[in-house]
Amino acid sequence: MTRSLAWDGDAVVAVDQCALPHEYRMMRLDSVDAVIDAIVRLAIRGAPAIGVAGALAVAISAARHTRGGVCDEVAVRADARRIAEARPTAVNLAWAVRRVAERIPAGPEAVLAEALAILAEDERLNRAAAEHAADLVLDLCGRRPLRLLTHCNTGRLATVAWGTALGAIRVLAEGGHVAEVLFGETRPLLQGARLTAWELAEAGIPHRMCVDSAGPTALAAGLVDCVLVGADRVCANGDVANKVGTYPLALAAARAGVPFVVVAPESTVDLSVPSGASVVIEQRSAAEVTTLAGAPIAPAGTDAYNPAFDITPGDLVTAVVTENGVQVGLKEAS
Ligand SMILES: CSC[C@@H](O)[C@@H](O)C(=O)COP(=O)(O)O
Repeated sequence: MTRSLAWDGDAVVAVDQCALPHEYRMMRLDSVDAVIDAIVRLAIRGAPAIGVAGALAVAISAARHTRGGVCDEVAVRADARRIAEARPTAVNLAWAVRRVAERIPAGPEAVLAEALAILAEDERLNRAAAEHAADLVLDLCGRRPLRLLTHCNTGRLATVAWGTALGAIRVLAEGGHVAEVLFGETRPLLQGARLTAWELAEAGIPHRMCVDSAGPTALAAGLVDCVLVGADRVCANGDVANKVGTYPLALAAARAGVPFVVVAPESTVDLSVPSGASVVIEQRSAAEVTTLAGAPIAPAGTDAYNPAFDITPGDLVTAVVTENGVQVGLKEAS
């Protein structure tokens, strides 16, 4: 399928997610600073996508800092640190940067080869996770057209291609098992309204949007058979960090007896973090909340609480599904 993120020889080429849904355009990012800026602005966003972009940015740095066959390792490691710190919550970014940084002593070609390996793996692993998740959903809910609820954007835009939770929805739709996908607009930056709506329309999957606070209401009203979401970090005890608004959906799903399934690659599972209490939650600017599409919606000077993510306790999660299948007892695996 169409790739949202690629390497063109000396630059990252990626869909500009800030421009959607009005314009589908590619960005060409040929410097470390340009990639960091794209990640911070959420022009590249979604845990797997920022991991791949971060790895390629280290490769750009290694190529730039090699003269006469000698790589300035100190300079590349300093760039790698800046890249890894661009966003704190999704472990995929730090994981991918660490993985390619291990190749720095072997030179820029080795760094690039590792980054390209991560790029190539992304579609395959997410597709495998999506297929396992689709099987699980059919086991839990029955082989019938299902009403699914998702949050944020976990599709091809958030990955290299295919997607995680939205990838599972694609698999289910291909099998004729989707009656409707309901999704929250995903305030403050509207990843649901701008990106998930665009992807579901592109894929021809029936969908309806709701305001974020209507998601729990839809669950209570019996309008949803299964919730499918992605993750930015899965902790050793099964707690899940994901886009803010995920936790209320999990609470409402538990109350309604609806399965709550998390789909993510293994690179999102961080067994070094015991529980959600230790996850750094990115706090973003008040302006994102006090404006809507750039227009002020609150009196000038209004301050805001704007966490980008929340923590869903593991006991509210029916299953975490990765490319290795349904994961249970994550803490035993450490
Ligand atoms: C496959 S994407 C999984 C998560 O990264 C996704 O659910 C999410 O929370 C993205 O947040 P974002 O702030 O848009 O990068």
